[in-house]
Amino acid sequence: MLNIKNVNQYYGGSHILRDVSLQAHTGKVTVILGRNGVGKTTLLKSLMGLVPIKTGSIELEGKAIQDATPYARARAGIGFVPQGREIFARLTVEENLRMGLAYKSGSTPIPAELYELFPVLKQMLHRRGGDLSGGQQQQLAIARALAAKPKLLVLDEPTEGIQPSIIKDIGRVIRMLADRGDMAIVLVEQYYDFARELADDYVVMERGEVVAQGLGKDMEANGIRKLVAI
Ligand SMILES: Nc1ncnc2c1ncn2[C@@H]1O[C@H](COP(=O)(O)OP(=O)(O)OP(=O)(O)O)[C@@H](O)[C@H]1O
Repeated sequence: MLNIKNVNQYYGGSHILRDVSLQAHTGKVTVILGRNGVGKTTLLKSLMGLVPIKTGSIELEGKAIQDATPYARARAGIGFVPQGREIFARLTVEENLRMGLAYKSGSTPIPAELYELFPVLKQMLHRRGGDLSGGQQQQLAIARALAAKPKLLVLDEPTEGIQPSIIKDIGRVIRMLADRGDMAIVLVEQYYDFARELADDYVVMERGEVVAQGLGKDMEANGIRKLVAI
């Protein structure tokens, strides 16, 4: 579904991503693990077209998208939940959700399903995004990314700074979305137990390179916890 091949990326003279290759499949959660600063966020930004790559290719359903604008990638079916959530603090919950539909026609309704996934958003529809708790903002960021019904959902550390009960809710939603079978999920995560629980496939990065990958069920046996322990 998603095929990233030999991607190299630089910030100025610093070589940040080194020949990174990975795949993600519909109906599966692919977890990308790694310590701080190994290039996980840069990889996601490269996938979204927010930073340019120097060499390599990114294919979505067999189509090369590495030269497309972020806008075109969203249209092609990628939903992005950025690190730090990036909620519009002065807009209401409803307006934030509408931003997820910005490239569709003005009359496209917000899918009712989002309120089933995250009931708290329905209660808070007219509150400003900035007034929500961190966990609620994270749920809003995920719902915003889902509003346009993506084929690939990309999440950058959704558990960062979130209380355990909401982490559980978010984990349940991610599992359910993958199991539905119409979406691939790429999850960047530093919280090993959460990653292990959700991973169908895993990829470990170190210093801009992929150093290990395999099936989620083998993570423990393959000693991945040690590789990513902070
Ligand atoms: N805009 C930038 N300009 C220059 N260097 C950058 C920039 N953004 C990130 N870097 C550097 O690139 C490297 C990879 O950063 P990146 O944020 O992708 O790592 P990460 O694995 O996502 O870490 P974290 O978990 O802390 O977000 C780091 O050494 C970082 O300092």
